[in-house]
Amino acid sequence: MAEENIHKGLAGVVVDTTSISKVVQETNSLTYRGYPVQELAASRSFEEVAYLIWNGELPSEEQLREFTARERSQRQVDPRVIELILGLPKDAHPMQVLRTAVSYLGAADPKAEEDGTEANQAKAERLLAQIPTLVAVDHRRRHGLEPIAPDSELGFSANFFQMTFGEVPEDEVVRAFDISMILYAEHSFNASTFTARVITSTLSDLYSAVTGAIGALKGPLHGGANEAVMAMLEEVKTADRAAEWLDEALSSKKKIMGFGHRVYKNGDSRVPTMRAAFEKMAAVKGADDLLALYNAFEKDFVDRKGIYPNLDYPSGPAYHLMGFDTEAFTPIFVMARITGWTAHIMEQQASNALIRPLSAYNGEDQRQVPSKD
Ligand SMILES: CC(=O)SCCNC(=O)CCNC(=O)[C@H](O)C(C)(C)COP(=O)(O)OP(=O)(O)OC[C@H]1O[C@@H](n2cnc3c(N)ncnc32)[C@H](O)[C@@H]1OP(=O)(O)O
Ligand SMILES: O=C([O-])CC(=O)C(=O)O
Repeated sequence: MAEENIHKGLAGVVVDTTSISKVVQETNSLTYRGYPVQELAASRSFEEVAYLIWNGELPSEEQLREFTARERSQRQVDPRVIELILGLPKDAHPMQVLRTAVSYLGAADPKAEEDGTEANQAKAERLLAQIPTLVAVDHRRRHGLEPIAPDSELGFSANFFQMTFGEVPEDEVVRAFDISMILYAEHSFNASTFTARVITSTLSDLYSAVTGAIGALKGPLHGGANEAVMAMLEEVKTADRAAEWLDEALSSKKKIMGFGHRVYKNGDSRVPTMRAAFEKMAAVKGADDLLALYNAFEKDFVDRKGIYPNLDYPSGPAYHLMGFDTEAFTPIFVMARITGWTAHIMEQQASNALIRPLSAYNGEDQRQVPSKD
């Protein structure tokens, strides 16, 4: 096979159709089922957007009432999975904990192997309801605290704060978090979603596909970047050190976390909305220094390289100001992306073809196994 026919990293390759979301590089836009994501973030809740992603239409009032009632009633997790989390090494990364816990939920679900849209929709809704509980249990365990039971009186985002910190913060904080959930919910054939589709294409089950997707999201070139952004900003420390830090990082060919994207080359469609949410957090928390560092670092890097921030750049420091541990940022991403992943799993199942690309061999020519005597 000629070198020019090899698409390393599948860059530029269109592998299938999807009706879930559209990422348009040229116009720097993202739509979920046809609706611009920034319009959804401005006026809708994450629950409404989850419903839209799965069902193709926004819910009526009654559909939303039924949907949120189902979500609220399923937040409690099997006590055995809490035992499992409490027994894991204390320094296990929260993404490892979550990957293990979701895999366990699959092993414990007697209907794990049932497929078809109805069965998978029920599993997807349960994961949407239960993943926040798992993330909150792990947060509290790392802090030596007892789990807090979910509160069915609270919405998705407020309940997550309650289970994590034992209190619900100001409305602006809950709303900024909800907006981040909307922006993180879905993004076409990104690496973790594609992983889920590959696993589904072998006719494996939904839990296996989600477990694999969590593994793919964990890497710093994908979802793990929101954690890496915060670690980087903490290393740079102050706005006046940004230039010097970048000189050093770029001369040693470091990738700058939270910048660049495989599809968007002129900026990520979600960044203006998330940046506004981060600015709001900085105002609520009085974090002018972090905002100054954020702005100085971005300006300097964009001026030098013409590479723009992706969603992980504003979401990392926003989650930090909301009080979350850095290592919990990517599990929080999972809480949102479970909607997109499972929508893609169902779409793949409905029109399946085994995903199995070719490779060009560049190893030894065929040769004879030497005789032993
Ligand atoms: C939610 C998400 O998953 S968004 C992505 C989150 N990931 C990150 O923020 C990690 C940092 N970013 C990156 O590593 C990359 O931009 C990726 C992996 C996201 C996209 O990479 P690709 O589409 O493969 O772009 P590619 O690596 O070809 O980049 C083109 C050029 O820009 C450079 N570049 C791209 N991103 C960066 C970056 N963040 N820092 C420094 N240089 C960069 C590359 O080194 C390359 O330079 P070269 O042509 O001199 O070799
Ligand atoms: O689309 C991608 O490659 C990565 C991304 O931004 C996402 O998954 O949200």
